[in-house]
Amino acid sequence: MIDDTDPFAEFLRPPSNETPAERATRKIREAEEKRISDTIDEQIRQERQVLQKQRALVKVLLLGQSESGKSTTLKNFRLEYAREEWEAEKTSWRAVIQLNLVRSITSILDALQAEIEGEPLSPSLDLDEPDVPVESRGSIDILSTSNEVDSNQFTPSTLSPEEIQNLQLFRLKLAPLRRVEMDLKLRLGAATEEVTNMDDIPETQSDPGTDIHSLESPDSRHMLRMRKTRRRRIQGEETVVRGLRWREFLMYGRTRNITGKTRASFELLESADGGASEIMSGCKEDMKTLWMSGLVRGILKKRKMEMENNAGFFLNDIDRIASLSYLPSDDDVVRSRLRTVGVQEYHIIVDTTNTLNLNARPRREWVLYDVGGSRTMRRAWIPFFQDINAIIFLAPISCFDEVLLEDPSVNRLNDSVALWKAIISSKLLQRTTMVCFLNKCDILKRKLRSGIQFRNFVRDYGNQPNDITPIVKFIKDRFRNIAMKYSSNQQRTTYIYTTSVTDTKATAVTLKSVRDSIFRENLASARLV
Ligand SMILES: Nc1nc2c(ncn2[C@@H]2O[C@H](COP(=O)(O)OP(=O)(O)OP(=O)(O)O)[C@@H](O)[C@H]2O)c(=O)[nH]1
Ligand SMILES: [Mg+2]
Repeated sequence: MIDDTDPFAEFLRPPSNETPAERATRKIREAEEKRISDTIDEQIRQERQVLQKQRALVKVLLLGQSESGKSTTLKNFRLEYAREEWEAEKTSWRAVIQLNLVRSITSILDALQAEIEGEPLSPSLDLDEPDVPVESRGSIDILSTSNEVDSNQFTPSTLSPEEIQNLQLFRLKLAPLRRVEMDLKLRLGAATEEVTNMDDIPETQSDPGTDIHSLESPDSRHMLRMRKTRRRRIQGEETVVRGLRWREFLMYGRTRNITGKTRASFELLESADGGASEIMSGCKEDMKTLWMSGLVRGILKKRKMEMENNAGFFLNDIDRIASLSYLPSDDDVVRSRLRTVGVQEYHIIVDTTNTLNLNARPRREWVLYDVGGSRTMRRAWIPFFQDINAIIFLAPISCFDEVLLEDPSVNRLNDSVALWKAIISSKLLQRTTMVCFLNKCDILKRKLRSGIQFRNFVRDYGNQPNDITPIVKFIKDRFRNIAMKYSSNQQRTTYIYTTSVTDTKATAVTLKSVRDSIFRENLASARLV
């Protein structure tokens, strides 16, 4: 029906002398036009829905140097908010935990061999160490980066022939674990190898390190794309295969549904692990004897190998982990170590019922991005800066006496401070909610208790007491001052927490507070409150 009052009606009116054939053609044309118009309407509706959904998504990026605890924080989120998926994947972590344990054993065996052969000790960074020549002690206060030390400290072996024989016996009895280590590494792929300075040689002089600003200019972004393409061409296949292997491995747990302690489950596990469990079970008593040996402990102490502070420490759980029927607990999975390669994306539904004074949308979808933290991997962070709602930055504050694996000339605490400064002052992130976890407080406590002097590594600390409270306050003030000084958006709130993210109970409380802060800020910026 054409409306005569409509000024456009005249144009739409069919000609008065329209033949039946013309009428039929017109009807077909009009039907086609309507179909196209409806399709466009539907597309617009769908795009609007996607946009609305994206707006409803809360995107959180986990950042920090390698081994800072990003993946461990992510595990805490999943444990709390994605329980079903967590349970389905739990068994698949068995091989990772077995590998963590076996690597601790083989690194002890390597230390024993080094001791027998009188190899040099690892370089010390302690300014009070009598065996570090004064002229080689670099400045390692919290805002400088140089900390070169002399590594040529030879230590002639003082072991008796009988002690050497005992140590050799350990090496012989535990030799089969070398094969287990190799097999598990092959099965799990690249993530099982820590990055060293050999893997992390900059491709050009403009390697980013902590200099995130240099990556934000259009020129360097272009360079970055070129370099990425070139690298993909060289390494592409290998990287994809390595990535897939770990994912497939996780899928194994899901698809076969190995959750119960049934005989069938164990048979499946055994056939899947290529005999690793059997060999480990056969070596169980010798592993325990090695770890309990006073002679071995003495050598580890002399060589400054604090096994308890290492990633993936399971030496106190040999009985459980080296048994044929071993199934990982929540705690084991959280404490296990597997380096993140590339970027991993996880979706969780965060329940905010009763947490905020809101009636609408009690459950929101969060996307968490977990990235690799070693130096060359930091390039992959930048594309995520554009539309991220919050960053959780992990700074392991126990690392004041350690150097980066990928660059031994850089103190780890200095690296974290420099990274925090770069992130805080990034123009792309001025509207992003910043959360900082000063992490690994439990290890910091242990180190201070063992007598390690904070002031010997962080000169600015002066003569204040070597106690956890003033040291944490000192570091917290540094991070807070940087946030205040380098945020060009003075409205932005920065949340700083002290954490030990392997403590899942305490972390659950922290995550609730983080959730509320991010949620509230996100709503405020979307003008919903
Ligand atoms: N004792 C203790 N260990 C921690 C803490 N946080 C993390 N870890 C351990 O440190 C190791 C490294 O943690 P990850 O979460 O894998 O580190 P990451 O930042 O993801 O490292 P990349 O993936 O290499 O970037 C793991 O074995 C964790 O269990 C902590 O607060 N206390
Ligand atoms: Mg990780």
